[in-house]
Amino acid sequence: MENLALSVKELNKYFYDPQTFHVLKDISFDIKKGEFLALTGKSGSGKSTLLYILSTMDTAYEGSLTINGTTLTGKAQNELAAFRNEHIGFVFQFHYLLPEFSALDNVMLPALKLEKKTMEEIEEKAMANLKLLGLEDQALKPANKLSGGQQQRVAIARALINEPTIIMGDEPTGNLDSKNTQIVFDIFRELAVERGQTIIAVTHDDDFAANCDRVLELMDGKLIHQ
Ligand SMILES: Nc1ncnc2c1ncn2[C@@H]1O[C@H](COP(=O)(O)OP(=O)(O)OP(=O)(O)O)[C@@H](O)[C@H]1O
Repeated sequence: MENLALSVKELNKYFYDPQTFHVLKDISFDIKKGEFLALTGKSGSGKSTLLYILSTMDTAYEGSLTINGTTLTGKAQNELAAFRNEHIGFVFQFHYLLPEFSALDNVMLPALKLEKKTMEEIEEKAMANLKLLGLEDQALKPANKLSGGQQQRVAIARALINEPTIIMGDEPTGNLDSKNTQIVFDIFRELAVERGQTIIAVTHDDDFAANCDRVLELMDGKLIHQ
């Protein structure tokens, strides 16, 4: 149990509009700490729906979700929000950076919200993250003046600012070319291997998935391969 990052047991989810639709069916799996995992499956198989539940944002499901030994099923929204801030970093296909703000400000923002460190500490950590992602010379540029690949790396630096134990990505390389995809993949690999961070990435990219530690594949809402 000690080394489990995430555990899902008998997860079922239904959508009720326009009619009842059993979208996730009896899904159970464990993810070890430091594992780099791909979540794959055809369009409509339920990947984003599952990731949304794993991220604790969607609480309308049956079954149980445990992250880092804390059972999250049934917890109140404010408790879940606090848990997310502390434990989970998110990287999306479209990075939702604040376009007029500098790369540095964008990276600092989630830590400022957490109010756990001083401004100086946060800035230092944000700069260290930008450096890790090869962006130290871009720190003061507004986000909308960076290339797509640079923006995605800023989004990763931001996702890491509160030192999450789990990083969840919904097609984190979905709008990147192969060179930037490789860069992002290598960063995730390094985070998993060197920092023991757990990575769960929804991907349509077969090469990306093939190089992960493990692939979870969904088909019509069922886990067919793990
Ligand atoms: N709010 C909703 N209400 C009803 N049905 C929904 C809702 N959200 C998603 N669905 C349906 O649930 C199924 C799974 O959707 P989901 O977005 O999880 O698929 P996905 O595997 O992430 O697909 P893609 O690869 O295209 O992003 C789809 O058939 C979708 O139409």
